[in-house]
Amino acid sequence: MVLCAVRQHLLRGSRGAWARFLQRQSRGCVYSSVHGFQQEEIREKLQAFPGGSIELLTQESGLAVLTINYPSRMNAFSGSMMVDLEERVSQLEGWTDGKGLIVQGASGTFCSGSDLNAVRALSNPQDGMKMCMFMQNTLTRLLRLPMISVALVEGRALGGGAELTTACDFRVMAPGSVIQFVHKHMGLVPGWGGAARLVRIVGSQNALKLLGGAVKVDPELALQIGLAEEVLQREGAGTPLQRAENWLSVYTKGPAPVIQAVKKVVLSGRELPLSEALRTEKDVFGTVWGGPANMQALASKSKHR
Ligand SMILES: CCCC(=O)SCCNC(=O)CCNC(=O)[C@H](O)C(C)(C)COP(=O)(O)OP(=O)(O)OC[C@H]1O[C@@H](n2cnc3c(N)ncnc32)[C@H](O)[C@@H]1OP(=O)(O)O
Repeated sequence: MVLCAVRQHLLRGSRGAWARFLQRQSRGCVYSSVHGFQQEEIREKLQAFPGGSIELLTQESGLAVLTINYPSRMNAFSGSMMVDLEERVSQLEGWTDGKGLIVQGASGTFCSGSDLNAVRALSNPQDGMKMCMFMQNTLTRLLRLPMISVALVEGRALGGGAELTTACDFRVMAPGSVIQFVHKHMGLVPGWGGAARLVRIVGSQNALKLLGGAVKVDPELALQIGLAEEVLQREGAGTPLQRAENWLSVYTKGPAPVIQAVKKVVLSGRELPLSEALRTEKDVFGTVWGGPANMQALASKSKHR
């Protein structure tokens, strides 16, 4: 809550339209102390389950790569990795040059969900709720970053790993990869916001099938239902990461303020009632109208043939 309040204060001062949008959206967080959520308390609890890491690499090009890194457990999320992820998202929120983000798993597989050892230790209802609220806040902030994000799915994205893919704007899949909401087999439903986001991506009928059947979604099915945007070719130049970067670069080419504005207007359209989305669009428009990129384009009398 304290962190959210600080973020709200900073945003209010520095980034007009975006700050107002996030304020309307509960400062980017879904839960605060009003909901009985005490961020510091759950952070401490999660830190008691260490292992693995979340690595963030930012490049001068405006592209960042976030890597889920715990190969010995198929990149499952330990407690400390949940805390790490929250910290990396905070870093990205403060990255003014950011345009694109790729979320990937280390060593050729995406993420096998939450670390079952931590899950067993946190299996009482109170701790489960706190972990759920913590991850929902973090993944909501990840999706709301003012940059275009893509999950690069290699190997398996299971349970919470499947949920993580839905916290990106797009998903691109490597041949042979699988996204599977295995929650039903675990006697669960998604709790990191994955169900709500999945419905918005593939519609309620498809979401019901994927969750109710714990369906193994291969690249072909993912393309068909709109869960994935692209399947990387089996043979092609470069690593899967380089190919995902190439795919993303089509959408992130251009000055950072313009790309960030594109994401902001789409996000407000996706999340807000129409009148509010229109007002936010007007505010964001005001940040690029007459700006350097706009003036340069006008001066060059560009044609769009
Ligand atoms: C709200 C969140 C809900 C959730 O995310 S619940 C968690 C859902 N995820 C799961 O249930 C995944 C369980 N794991 C599996 O099904 C399989 O391990 C998996 C990922 C298909 C890989 O199978 P294999 O290729 O045969 O490899 P393997 O089973 O020998 O695994 C290698 C090592 O990784 C470990 N591992 C995999 N997923 C894990 C997890 N989620 N938590 C903790 N440890 C996990 C696995 O125990 C094994 O470790 P070890 O070598 O036996 O020490």
